[in-house]
Amino acid sequence: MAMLGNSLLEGTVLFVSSFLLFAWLYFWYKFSYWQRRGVPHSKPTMIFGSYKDCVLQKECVGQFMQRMYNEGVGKRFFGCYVFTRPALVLRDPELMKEILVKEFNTFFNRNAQSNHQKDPLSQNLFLIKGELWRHLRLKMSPIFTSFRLKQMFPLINTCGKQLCQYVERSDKQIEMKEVAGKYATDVITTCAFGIESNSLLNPNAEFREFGRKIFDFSVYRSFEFMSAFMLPLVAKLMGITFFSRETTKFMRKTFWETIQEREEKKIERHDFLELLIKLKNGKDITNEKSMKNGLSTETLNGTTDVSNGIMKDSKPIQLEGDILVAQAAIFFTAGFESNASTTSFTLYELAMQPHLQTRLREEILHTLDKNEGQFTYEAIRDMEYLHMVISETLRKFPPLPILDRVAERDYVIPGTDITIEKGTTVYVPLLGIHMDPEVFPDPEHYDPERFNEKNRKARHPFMYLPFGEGPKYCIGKGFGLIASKVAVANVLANFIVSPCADTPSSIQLNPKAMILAARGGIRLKFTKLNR
Ligand code: HEM
Repeated sequence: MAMLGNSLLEGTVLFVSSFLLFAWLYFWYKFSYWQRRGVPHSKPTMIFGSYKDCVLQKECVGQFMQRMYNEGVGKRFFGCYVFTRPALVLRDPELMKEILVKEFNTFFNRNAQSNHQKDPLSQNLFLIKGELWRHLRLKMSPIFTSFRLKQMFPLINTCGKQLCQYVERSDKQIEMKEVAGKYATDVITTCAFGIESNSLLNPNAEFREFGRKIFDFSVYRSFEFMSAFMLPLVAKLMGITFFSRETTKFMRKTFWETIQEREEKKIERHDFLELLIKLKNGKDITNEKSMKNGLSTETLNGTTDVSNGIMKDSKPIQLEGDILVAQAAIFFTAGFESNASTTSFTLYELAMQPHLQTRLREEILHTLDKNEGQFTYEAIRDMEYLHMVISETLRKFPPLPILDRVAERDYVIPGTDITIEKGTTVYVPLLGIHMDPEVFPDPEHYDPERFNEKNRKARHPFMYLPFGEGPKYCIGKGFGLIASKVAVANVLANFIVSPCADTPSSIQLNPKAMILAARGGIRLKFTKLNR
């Protein structure tokens, strides 16, 4: 009996130690990937690699990449591990240009991918890959020209005015992210779905509820987003969805009912939906008048060229069914959270530095005086200081704080003999670059002067990329800029914004949020301006 016990014990000890040895060897091999290739890298911890603080939700994905960027100081690129998965973080702007623009045919896709069987609305421009992306991007680009934005401007400005009415009616101390979220929801639903969601007027507005659900950063939802962006295989195996069944049902119903009503009543409205209807009916919107004004939307650094040869060999596709709804859904998703984040962070920073607010208000009121008391598309677009302010917000708080691209084939980094292997993810750590004191001295300090012409020209354009770069850059850039500017201009033309007792003295980022968000929200005080 004693002998049997001893051999069982010995067997167990042998099994456990072999398992531990095997596990150790496995991790040792996996975590020596960058070392074997002579790439400077972050020292990994067991199991988690470089990713532990992000998994434990001590930092958000943007801060994780910022940490990697900072660790790699002085290097052109830096290796890290997302669990055992090796990834490369870029630091050199010329290499970013190479990968995002010149080598686009090698770095063609993002990590996150659509899963159309489980999540039909994931067949959208952000998530689809390869040829389908090419076709869709070409089809969708005309929707976002400056001509179209100008046509949509009255719809956006109406929401700006409703935002002021909302502030006036409320108790003067407002949770700004929530209110900016309502404004952004109204702007995007009126333009993308062609309906007035009335989030500002109705506390139970359905679209606002669905928006909250998509970006509800509970521990689990945060895990889903992190997996989609950092661990695509895990996301695929777990069947993670961006849009729940309930959201999909709601979006489909809203979209098709609105289209039916429009077609039956022959309603014409200058919005994204009208263009989606034209695409559905097989019309070529690239030949319309707007296209004579150029394909590209406004750019901050003038480096984006959407007419790049990559777009030219696209074959025609029929836009129908869920593919159409999916595009409206991504406009909604990508549009409202980024806009709410930009608007609320801007008003926060202006409340904390009243002299900046005064300067911006002078420009806004002067513009209104010149335009008979009304904002126009051109008036908003041409306000120089407003543009500098929003640009500075997007530096300090880029809503999407990382860009990612996956190598579709082996690629040798120019000037080295190091190969980025097929399937490796390459990250551009926007938050890290934007907060680099070598590029933006005293980076925590909010200073719109960083974006005056002289300072802007003195920087490498790839050291500021809030909208991404290359053929996959943000298609809604012009729209996003105008929507945030309209909100800020309307609010400052009517109110003085200041901190209240609950306003944080500095912003702490929410570690669970994929789109940058303040932990605990942003409460601000609004006082009616006497003019
Ligand atoms: C302040 C506002 C916004 C910011 C900062 C922002 C930022 C970004 C960034 C960083 C990307 C990734 C680009 C890349 O990988 O190179 C992106 C992609 C995208 N954005 Fe935006 N965005 C904003 C507003 C909008 C709006 C209003 C819409 C739609 C109405 C939109 C739709 C999209 C889409 C569809 C993509 C994927 C494009 C593609 O892969 O072809 N975004 N955005």
